[in-house]
Amino acid sequence: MIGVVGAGAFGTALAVALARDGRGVTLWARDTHDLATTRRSRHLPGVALPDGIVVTDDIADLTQADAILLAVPAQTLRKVLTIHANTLHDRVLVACCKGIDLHTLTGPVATIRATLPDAMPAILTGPSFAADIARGLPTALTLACADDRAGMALQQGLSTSTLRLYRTTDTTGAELGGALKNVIAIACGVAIGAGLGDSARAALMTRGFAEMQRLAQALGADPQTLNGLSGLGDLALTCTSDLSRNYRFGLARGAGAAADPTQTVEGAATSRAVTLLGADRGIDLPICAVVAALSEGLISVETALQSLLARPLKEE
Ligand SMILES: NC(=O)C1=CN([C@@H]2O[C@H](COP(=O)(O)OP(=O)(O)OC[C@H]3O[C@@H](n4cnc5c(N)ncnc54)[C@H](O)[C@@H]3O)[C@@H](O)[C@H]2O)C=CC1
Ligand SMILES: O=C(CO)COP(=O)(O)O
Repeated sequence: MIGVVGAGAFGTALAVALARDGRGVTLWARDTHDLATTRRSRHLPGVALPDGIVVTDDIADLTQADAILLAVPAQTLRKVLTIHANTLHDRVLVACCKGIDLHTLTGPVATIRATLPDAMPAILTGPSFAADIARGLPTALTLACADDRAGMALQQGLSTSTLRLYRTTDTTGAELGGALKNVIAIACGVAIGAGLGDSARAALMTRGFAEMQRLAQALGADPQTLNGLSGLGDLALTCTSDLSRNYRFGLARGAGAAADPTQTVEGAATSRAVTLLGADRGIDLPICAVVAALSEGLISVETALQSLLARPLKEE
């Protein structure tokens, strides 16, 4: 049985995909509302939960799980691990979140390692919208686990006919790719929302990718990982699709409109975390810094755009 912690858009979509493929899934939510009775999630309109999913609000029901997917926002992961340490402390835990903890400046795998040292941590990341996964559309993801044997077992256990998992042992690269692309997607949304056009977006994606590579290498990632699904792949998806909440957040800000406060927008807090990480290591991350200042309300959209456009001329 596979356990899923968090019945938001992504946790529910993964549960649906796995159950459709015949896996037994127990989906834990801190409050199941009417999910258990209606078998419909407000996050995934038009999708019914397959019979193979058991919905519970008792996390002890995950005690027998072969692996537990953690599909909560990155800024709440540490709290969830701490509160439910009794159930989660010695389990195979697959982080499904994309962000850097603003207080510890660690990614999801490092957060699991620091909080529950007896657990086997892994991360599932890459270009994949919950809505696509839940509809059974083809998706390719990165599964990163430092222990290659455990990674192989997870790759087998979590792949389905529509969910294709590629394996790596580079957890640092995988978690940074997923976290950083959200920041660049906000910047791209701002540019498009402000009417700067597709050429400006392509420039931001390219220069943003260079920032992703710089920080990831400084933190010990394999550059090849960033060239794969969890870096370049997810950057391409998130910076160009209206389905992305990070991109839509930027679009709204760029157009001078209010962003939807009910949405999970990981790139906002993560932009601040990576700017701190970069400053600590003397790494130049100008796009991340502008997104951080904008997210914190320290600068206006006009100032943000000027900062992005007024970079000194230098070698590529
Ligand atoms: N939605 C998507 O298309 C994708 C999302 N992700 C990642 O998945 C993670 C979760 O995102 P979504 O599911 O989309 O967000 P969401 O906002 O739809 O759901 C988040 C869920 O976490 C739960 N939660 C929050 N704090 C909690 C706590 N302290 N204890 C227990 N549960 C808590 C909420 O009740 C909610 O059910 C994010 O890091 C996101 O980047 C990754 C790939 C695709
Ligand atoms: O990570 C995602 C797609 O890979 C989802 O992006 P958003 O969180 O911006 O919606």
